[in-house]
Amino acid sequence: MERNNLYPIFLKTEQLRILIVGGGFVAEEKLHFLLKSSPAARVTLIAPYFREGTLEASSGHRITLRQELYHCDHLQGNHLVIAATDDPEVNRQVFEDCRKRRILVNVADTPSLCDFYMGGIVTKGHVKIAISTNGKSPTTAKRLRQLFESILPEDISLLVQNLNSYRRKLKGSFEDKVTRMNELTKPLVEED
Ligand SMILES: C[C@@]1(CC(=O)O)C2=NC(=C\c3[nH]c(c(CCC(=O)O)c3CC(=O)O)Cc3[nH]c(c(CC(=O)O)c3CCC(=O)O)/C=C3\N/C(=C\2)[C@@H](CCC(=O)O)[C@]3(C)CC(=O)O)/[C@H]1CCC(=O)O
Ligand SMILES: NC(=O)c1ccc[n+]([C@@H]2O[C@H](COP(=O)([O-])OP(=O)(O)OC[C@H]3O[C@@H](n4cnc5c(N)ncnc54)[C@H](O)[C@@H]3O)[C@@H](O)[C@H]2O)c1
Repeated sequence: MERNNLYPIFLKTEQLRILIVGGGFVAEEKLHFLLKSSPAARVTLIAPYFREGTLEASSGHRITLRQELYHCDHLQGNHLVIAATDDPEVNRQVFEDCRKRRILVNVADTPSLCDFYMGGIVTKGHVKIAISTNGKSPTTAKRLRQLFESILPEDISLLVQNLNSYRRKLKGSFEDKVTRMNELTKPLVEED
């Protein structure tokens, strides 16, 4: 059976710069999910006009809106780029310009022009789960996100915080601490 070989990483979006090219429905949706997971993300949007919803979603966040047509100079200083215009030529140009500069690029909804995919994301305090279907079924990613949002208890983050405090109080060598932490948490995964 085929398997998903993508490697997920958790980006510190507040210390990176992300560019979204486009200001339509898809750009707004990508921005919405980005900010839902990472409210302090530093994002610039480039488009000749922006939707009312994009203006609202941007307020109170670290978002820069530039009312311009895309030019490769816009890539300067950005680490990640998402292209979401309705012009396939522009999207391909963004992809090629990023490739030349070794900037990671995602052309929304176009798996063949993506270095990375956006995932379904569940956040409960310190706990975050990212879901990918290998680009095969975004609808499944959405449904799994909704499922985990509903079944994971809100206080799952307390477990993380308590274990973090307990770990800091432990004395002994690194190995002793690892052994103690593993003993303590073993019942969480033991079947009865
Ligand atoms: C997870 C999520 C995150 C986000 O967007 O941030 C996300 N798509 C979401 C929703 C969604 N997008 C679309 C539908 C309608 C589905 C349909 O039509 O079948 C729905 C569902 C809905 O809206 O109900 C349209 C669509 N999307 C892609 C294609 C092309 C294709 O599938 O080939 C088409 C068809 C376009 C067309 O037909 O023209 C491709 C991609 N979408 C991805 C991510 C990447 C793969 C992730 C993975 O590995 O699973 C990937 C590869 C690239 C990328 O964009 O990063 C977000 C859910 C967020 C949430 O709810 O939590
Ligand atoms: N909306 C959806 O649900 C959906 C689903 C699947 C695929 N798509 C595809 O995704 C693409 C984008 O869809 P959308 O609904 O966001 O379109 P849209 O028309 O709402 O938005 C397109 C945006 O791209 C901007 N744009 C165009 N040329 C530009 C340039 N040179 N520089 C900067 N910005 C530029 C426009 O100003 C506009 O803000 C389309 O190709 C569409 O077919 C959309």
